[in-house]
Amino acid sequence: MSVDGKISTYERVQVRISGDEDFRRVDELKCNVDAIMVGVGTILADDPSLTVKSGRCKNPVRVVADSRARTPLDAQILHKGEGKRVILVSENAPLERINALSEYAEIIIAGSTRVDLRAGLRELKRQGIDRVMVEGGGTLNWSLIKEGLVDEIHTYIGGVVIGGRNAPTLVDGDGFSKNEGFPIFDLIDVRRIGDGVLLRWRAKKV
Ligand SMILES: NC(=O)C1=CN([C@@H]2O[C@H](COP(=O)(O)OP(=O)(O)OC[C@H]3O[C@@H](n4cnc5c(N)ncnc54)[C@H](O)[C@@H]3O)[C@@H](O)[C@H]2O)C=CC1
Ligand SMILES: Nc1nc(O)c(N)c(N[C@@H]2O[C@H](COP(=O)(O)O)[C@@H](O)[C@H]2O)n1
Repeated sequence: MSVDGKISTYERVQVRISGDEDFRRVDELKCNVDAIMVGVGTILADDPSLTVKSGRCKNPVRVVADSRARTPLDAQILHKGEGKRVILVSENAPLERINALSEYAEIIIAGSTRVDLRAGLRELKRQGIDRVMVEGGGTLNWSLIKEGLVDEIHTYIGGVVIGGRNAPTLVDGDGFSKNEGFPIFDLIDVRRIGDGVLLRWRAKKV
C-alpha cells in the first residue's frame, strides 16, 4: 500500500507501489503457501495472473472469491501458467456463468447471495489446502478480517502518496464501529525493503 494506505487510484488503476526486491519477496511467498486468493474486483481491475514469476516452484492453487461468477472467460488467471484454479461462488451465481467457468476452474458453491468465506475455506482445507495467501483487494480483505479468518497481515508500505477519498485502501467494506471493538494485531517484524518498509502483524489471540 501507499504511504497513505491506498492500494490503487480512485479510478482503480494499479500503481507500482513496491520495487523489484519486494516483488521478489511476494513471489517467494507464493512458494510457501498452498493457495493464493483474490476477490473478483481485483480480477476485473488488474487482470492478474498470480503465477510464480521466478519459476522456482509450482504455481499455488489460484482462488477467486466471486459471488456472481463475474470472472471473465479470458481472464489471465484462467489461462496463464499451469495449475489448479478454484472459483468460489454463491448460490446466486447464474448457472450459465458457472457452466462456462467450470471449463477452466473448479467451482465451489458456498453461501446464498455472497460467498460464505468460512465455508469456502473449510472446503479448501478438506482438499488439503492449509495455507492461503490473500492478495486483496480491500473488500475481500475486510470480509476476511471481519470474520476473524486472518492469522497474519503483511503490509509493504511504499514511498508514494496516492490520495483520494474513493481510492481503495488495504481494508475497505463498512468498517468497524467503536461499539463493536476492533481486531487487534501484534507487530511481529519490521524490515526495510528498497524504498519502503515491510510490517508483519499477527492476530492477537483472545
Ligand atoms: N496494491 C495491491 O497490492 C493490490 C491492489 N488491489 C486493488 O484493489 C482494487 C480491488 O478491490 P475491490 O474492488 O475491493 O475488490 P476485491 O478484490 O476485494 O473483490 C471484491 C469482490 O469479491 C467478491 N466477494 C465474494 N464473496 C465475498 C465476501 N464474502 N466478502 C467480500 N467480497 C466477496 C464480491 O464480488 C466483491 O465485489 C483494485 O483497484 C486493485 O487494483 C488489489 C490487489 C492488490
Ligand atoms: N506486491 C505488489 N506491489 C505492487 O506495487 C503492486 N502494485 C501489486 N499489485 C498486485 O499484484 C498483483 C499482480 O499479479 P501478477 O503479477 O499479474 O501475477 C495484482 O493483483 C496487483 O493488484 N503488488
